[in-house]
Amino acid sequence: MTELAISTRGLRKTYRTRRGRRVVAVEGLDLDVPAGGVHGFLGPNGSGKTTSIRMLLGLVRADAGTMTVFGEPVPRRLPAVVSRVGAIVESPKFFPAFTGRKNLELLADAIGAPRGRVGEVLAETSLGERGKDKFRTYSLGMKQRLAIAATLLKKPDLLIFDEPTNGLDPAGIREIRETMRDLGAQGRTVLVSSHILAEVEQVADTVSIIGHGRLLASGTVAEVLGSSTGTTVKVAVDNLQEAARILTEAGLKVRSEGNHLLVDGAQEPAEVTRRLARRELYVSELVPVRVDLESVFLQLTADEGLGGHR
Ligand SMILES: Nc1ncnc2c1ncn2[C@@H]1O[C@H](COP(=O)(O)OP(=O)(O)OP(=O)(O)O)[C@@H](O)[C@H]1O
Repeated sequence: MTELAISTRGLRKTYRTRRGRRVVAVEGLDLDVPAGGVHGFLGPNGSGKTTSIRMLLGLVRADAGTMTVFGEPVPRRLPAVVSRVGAIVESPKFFPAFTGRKNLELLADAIGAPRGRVGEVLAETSLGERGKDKFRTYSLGMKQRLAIAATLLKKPDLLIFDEPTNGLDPAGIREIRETMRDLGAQGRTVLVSSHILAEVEQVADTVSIIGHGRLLASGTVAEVLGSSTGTTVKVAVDNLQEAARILTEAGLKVRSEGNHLLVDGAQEPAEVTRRLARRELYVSELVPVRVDLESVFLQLTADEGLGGHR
């Protein structure tokens, strides 16, 4: 069996608002995060990602359910695993007038990490030479990478990022994405929460999708994408109506979109061409439509009546 970095069963958390209203933030969450690689923890705003992470870190008490981190039940055994976990939930305060390196050296001293580690973590986050520059000259992406470097000082096996690219520009987003990918490739476990699915799709090895505090889907990115409708192809043909009738008769799902048909459920794209050619309809364009996490997510939440936002 694959080793699990994180596992939760029946995790539940209800908040009471100041007006006394009950808000169910997490509702029976079963989450498994395999050790090693990047795991995307995906869900719309307010779906319970931050609350789940806070429960795992012992910052919020669960109402019900069990959790383990590297096999240790938490929060009871948190002291035994806490040194293996680094969380970048909020950026640490750095001194603007000091260099990135100096800031990390001060932190290393504070937590008892060897100073030699500073050069290593600067390299791991591709800050390298920029470590000699003052913190206040850094771009947002570099500031965020310095926060990651600070977390790496104690060599954590599990890194937790809560919406790490919030507020970053496209270049900053790419920098953080590459850093996460490198960390996962080194054998560390990276848990990254996000509501931006396209962003996570490019780095995650495995994903869990949640909605309203419940698990909706999980597995490798390919498995989650594959669990959707199957092949979808966009077809252009002279007689759209006749083509739609033929394909529907053959048991395929057909929708029209402008001058095209969107056809779901074919074994392979060529099946569509074959069925139409047999009836003397010739396809002028046939394009497989790429399924992405965003569309799987919308489909899952629509099935649950959850909607993307609330
Ligand atoms: N301290 C709190 N008191 C009351 N309600 C809360 C509290 N913290 C979170 N909630 C509510 O719990 C639900 C889940 O919130 P949570 O922050 O865990 O979701 P999230 O998926 O991390 O969303 P986001 O990406 O917006 O942070 C939301 O409805 C939120 O309003």
